[in-house]
Amino acid sequence: MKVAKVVVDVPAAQTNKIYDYTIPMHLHDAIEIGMRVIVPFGNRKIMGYVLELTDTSAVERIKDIDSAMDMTPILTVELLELGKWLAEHTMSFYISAFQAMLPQALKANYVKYLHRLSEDQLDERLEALFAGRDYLDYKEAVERDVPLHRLKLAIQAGDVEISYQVNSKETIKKIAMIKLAADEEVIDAYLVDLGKRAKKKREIINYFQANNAPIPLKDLLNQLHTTRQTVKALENDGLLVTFKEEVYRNPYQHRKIIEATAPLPLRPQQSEALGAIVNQLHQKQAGVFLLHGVTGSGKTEVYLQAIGHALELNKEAIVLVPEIALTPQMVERFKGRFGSEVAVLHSALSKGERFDEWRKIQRKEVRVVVGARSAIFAPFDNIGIIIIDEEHESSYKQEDHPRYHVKDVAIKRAENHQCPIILGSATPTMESYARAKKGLYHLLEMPDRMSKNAMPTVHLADMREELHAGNRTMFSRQLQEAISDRLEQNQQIVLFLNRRGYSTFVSCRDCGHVVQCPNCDISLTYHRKHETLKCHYCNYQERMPQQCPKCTSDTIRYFGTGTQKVEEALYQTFPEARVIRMDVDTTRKKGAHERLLAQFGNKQADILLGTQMIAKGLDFPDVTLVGVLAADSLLNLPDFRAAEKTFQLLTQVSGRAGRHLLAGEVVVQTYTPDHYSIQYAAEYNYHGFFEQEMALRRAFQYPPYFYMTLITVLHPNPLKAEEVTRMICKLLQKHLSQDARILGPSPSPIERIKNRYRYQCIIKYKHEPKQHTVLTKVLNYYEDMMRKDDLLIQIDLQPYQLM
Ligand SMILES: Nc1ncnc2c1ncn2[C@@H]1O[C@H](COP(=O)(O)OP(=O)(O)OP(=O)(O)O)[C@@H](O)[C@H]1O
Ligand SMILES: [Zn+2]
Ligand SMILES: [Zn+2]
Repeated sequence: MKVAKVVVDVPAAQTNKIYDYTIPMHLHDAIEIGMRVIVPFGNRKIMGYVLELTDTSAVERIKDIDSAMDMTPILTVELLELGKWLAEHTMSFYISAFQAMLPQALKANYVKYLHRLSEDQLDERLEALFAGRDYLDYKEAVERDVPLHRLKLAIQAGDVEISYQVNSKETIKKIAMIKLAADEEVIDAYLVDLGKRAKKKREIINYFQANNAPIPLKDLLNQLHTTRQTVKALENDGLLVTFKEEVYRNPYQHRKIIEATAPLPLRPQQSEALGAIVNQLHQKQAGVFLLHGVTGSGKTEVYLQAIGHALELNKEAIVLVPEIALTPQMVERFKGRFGSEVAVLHSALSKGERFDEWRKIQRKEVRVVVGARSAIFAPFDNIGIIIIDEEHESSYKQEDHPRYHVKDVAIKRAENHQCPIILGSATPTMESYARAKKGLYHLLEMPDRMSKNAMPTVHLADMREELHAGNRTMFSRQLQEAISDRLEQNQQIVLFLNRRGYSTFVSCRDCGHVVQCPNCDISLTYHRKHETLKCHYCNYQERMPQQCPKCTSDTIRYFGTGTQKVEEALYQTFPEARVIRMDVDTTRKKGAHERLLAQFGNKQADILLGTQMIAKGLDFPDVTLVGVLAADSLLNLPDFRAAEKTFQLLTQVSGRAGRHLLAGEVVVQTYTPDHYSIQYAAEYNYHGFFEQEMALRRAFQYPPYFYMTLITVLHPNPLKAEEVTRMICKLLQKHLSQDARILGPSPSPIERIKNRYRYQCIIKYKHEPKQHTVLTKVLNYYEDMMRKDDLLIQIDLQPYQLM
């Protein structure tokens, strides 16, 4: 007996196990580990992944595999193991982990249909519906008003059954090709027969006589200015034949030709860094490098040359870049160096394009992949190096099932392949830098910029003073002057506004004071309904003050403006300026992001105004001014990482100015210019910031000193959500160690999403080996309620978004 161990496509707690299926004789040779198969499950047929093959099974009534969906495995043995580890590590379902590792196009698509089993006369209306067919799409039946009671009777009588068919969404793009189908003699005879008529036919045949190779049909029609009909006639006469050939969609084909680049002679700081990495590469050992290099210090060149060495050793490379930094500029740098060895995985590609890029990796046609988070699962089997650029970016954490951090997966894969990882950043996370200082990572420092220009000067514009001086606009006088100046000199400006819309805190316009939680060192969240301020970590609350508790001014209120408002204000203040606005609204369409950037790059605009999406990776020579409109909106997010995120962002946006010949300048508008994150960012003092932030993390027991787990409970009824959360807190209190701190229940900062109320509980701990088991028990306890009562419990073992 041949048995396959299969994980089935039903993401639920009770089906999160490995099922046995027998492999029927005719599939013995067809089924391999890592393939997708179709298996019977209950009364349906569903997709599953084959994890293992064995000869025995302990299961009594074992069913047969229905069919294979793949010809070759789509997951390697390493990736299957990784998927299992990922599911366990993040407390997700096996199936979700496997799905996360594959392109969307490989997800199964289920079609429900009616299957006629009997030849006997059916009910009249059913007979009309089937209209002589044996299978009927269920959707069609519903659209055509199938009489449900009669259908039910037919099913009970065994005349009809409901079935499911599994389709794969993958679409391989094929184009029509055409080639000669006859030999020379036949052709010559044909030409004689044609005589002087049919000039076009003759031309086509002459073409093939001169170039005896298949050509895309479309190209032939274009080149010879002929029609499909003429070609068809030749086909009918047996001279030509068309066939389909598989092609890759090439998302980059319309772009200008990418110039090939050669490795640059390195500066000393670069060769030192590269030397250490290459050394490790040759030793074939896993190991993490933290490359801390200021913006514009030449990190990318180090990556490129490290990859070059890996390729020389005949190995493969994975480069991860945050989604928003994966600009055409960035892609060109890799394609310029490694040409067709590069595949790009990016969510802005269409499903089909992504699938094609993935297939190039799977078929070993490329050895370098550049991509966003999920590219870490690239199906390579001989990885030589993994690079995570901008390692501090929070988009490396997946916020959905499975809630993994790409760094953990990268480290796991590096162990599997015994290869080095480079984490690169101008502003490494506290976690990474602390590990590097402890010697767990190798620290590589690149403190100098490539260009002769020093880092741009940062001016802090104190918005409280602006108000006192009677300036009620969004732009400080300093920023206004700087903008006018650049407009006059025909230089470019980048204006940055933090994420649109959502703001939760209240602040005093007069003195900049923001009300903080006395226990948690985070800003309190405003709750309109009860006019209160709450801490969503520990549930501390107080009344919304009428006056500023610090200076008694009554200008204490909500914070926040949108990009659209700023755009309007810009046109009023600088009517001559040409502005490009980049935010979620203007970049919704495919390719819009890129188009807007290209317009700005071609100097079709003076000002680029946008949200975080413009903070990364941009490199425009004429940008000499960067303005940060409201540094405070990030600083006061209800998140213990708010200061770190502010520091990172200010450093990144400042890095956008003066990267080339022209010197740069930065204006940061803020109500709290004395805040340490803003002060240190203005001085480009990473180490100073690190020390102070670490001291606070230690004092308030946050990562990296403590671990954190976030449990979010969602339910349509807020009382129910709160009650379940309270119960969970109690259970945790009881079963975790004395040292674990359980915070909550408290309402989440975003109190309601899609009509479900959200409550949360936070666990802070140092060492809690039982946590996984306890949390699994909690989930099991609520399993029934989750299935039947619309309850959702989300567990994030390493939360990055505490919203
Ligand atoms: N060895 C070198 N010699 C000459 N120019 C170099 C060298 N290394 C890098 N450069 C150039 O310096 C500029 C900045 O380098 P790069 O973009 O690699 O820096 P980075 O640290 O990745 O920057 P950021 O973090 O801001 O994206 C680029 O234009 C790059 O081509
Ligand atoms: Zn005040
Ligand atoms: Zn608190």
